[in-house]
This record gives sequence, structure tokens and C-alpha cells, in this order.
Amino acid sequence: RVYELKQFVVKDAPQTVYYIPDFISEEEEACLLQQVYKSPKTKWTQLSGRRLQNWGGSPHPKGMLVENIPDWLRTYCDRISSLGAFSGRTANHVLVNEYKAGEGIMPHEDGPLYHPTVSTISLGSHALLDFYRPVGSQEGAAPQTEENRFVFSLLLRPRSLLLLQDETYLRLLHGIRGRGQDPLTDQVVNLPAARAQPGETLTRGTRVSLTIRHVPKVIKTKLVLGRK
Ligand SMILES: O=C(O)CCC(=O)C(=O)O
Ligand SMILES: [Fe+2]
Repeated sequence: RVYELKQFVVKDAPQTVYYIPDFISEEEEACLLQQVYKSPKTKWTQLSGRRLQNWGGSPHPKGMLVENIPDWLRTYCDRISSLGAFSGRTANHVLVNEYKAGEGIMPHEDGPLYHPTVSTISLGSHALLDFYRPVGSQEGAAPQTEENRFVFSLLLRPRSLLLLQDETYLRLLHGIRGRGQDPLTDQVVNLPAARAQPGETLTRGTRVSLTIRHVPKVIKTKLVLGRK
């Protein structure tokens, strides 16, 4: 399993980043987008700079109350899990994020409630995912601006799969700048795999991402209706 993934490792990133272009087909992308936009309006949460759908339950320190993941997402949870992404476990949680051109997500850590692997399928448009050292992690008196905490970026093309593990997931923050255009520099470490050149500028459209993860601590409700 790991052997199959090995060819997709991003060598210029700290360990461990896999970037798989065209992980899904255009038909699958279209179907997924259709399903995302067919979901009930109440499934969306509006945040500043993006909209969000949560599937599988709300992760909680005491355990996640498991909710059903619909088949259209379950297929991808299974497909990614069978790559060995979650050390033999199966993904049970999906966040759907929608970003309009110019929107983004502040640098953050995903926190301890998830297995330390995140997998992301991008739909509709690209994004530049930026990585930062946490505040306070550098010696000396240099001001801790976002700029000098910045480490590298990854270009996520539509239909690609990104897998982040280990150091990259645990020690760095990740975010997406809220802007409409992305100039590509050599700080984007997966340009060849993403079939792009430094110096190019990509214009953003609406991107929908599926963030697929495994939440180890769950509570399964035993609701047995109509029985003693
Ligand atoms: O849209 C993305 O690729 C990133 C989403 C993310 O970081 C999150 O939901 O925690
Ligand atoms: Fe995140």
C-alpha cells in the first residue's frame, strides 16, 4: 500500500506529503459537486470566508456521536482508507468546505481529535495550501509575522488528492490566503506533480474541498426503537 503511494511523495516538503493528481475523474468530480449542492440548506454552516458541511458527527474529546455518512461520500472514505492512509482504519468524518474566489481559511491546526492524517480532495478550482510554523517556535527576537513563519505551499488542483501525515500535520499550521489570484513561486514545492511552472499565475474560481479523516474516539448510540 505504502509502496503504491511512494511514487506520489512530495520530496521537497517535510515529511510526509503525498500529492496524487487526477485521483478522481471529471465525471466523479461533477457528481460530487452535484451531491454537495443537493444537500439540504440546513447542512451548511456559514463561516467567515467559507461555507461548511459536516458529515459523520461532531468530534468531541469524550467521543464523536457517530452519524451516517451518505454513500456518495462513503465511497471516497473507503477508497482513501484502502490506500493505507489511516493505518488500516477507515475514515469516518468528512468536512465539505466551499470557498468562493477570494475566500480562504486562517492558518490553524486540526487538533488532537483526529488520527494524524488528513486527506483532501479538491473540486472545481485549485487552492494554494500554505504551511506555517506555530507562533513561539522560533528562537531570537525576529518578529513573528505570518510572513516569517511561512514555510512552503502546495498547489492543489481540482480532482487531486492530498495526504498529509506526521511532521507536516503535527508541527505546522495550514491555511489558504483569501485572494483571487495565486502567483506560483518556487516556494510551491509540488509544481511538477501539479503540472505548473513557477512564474505562472492561477485565477481562482469556486473551490469545494472534501477533508476526509478518521476520528478514533467514537460513541455509537444504541437507539433501539420499538423494542424493550
Ligand atoms: O480546504 C482545504 O483544503 C483545507 C480545509 C481545512 O484545513 C480544514 O477544514 O481543516
Ligand atoms: Fe485544517
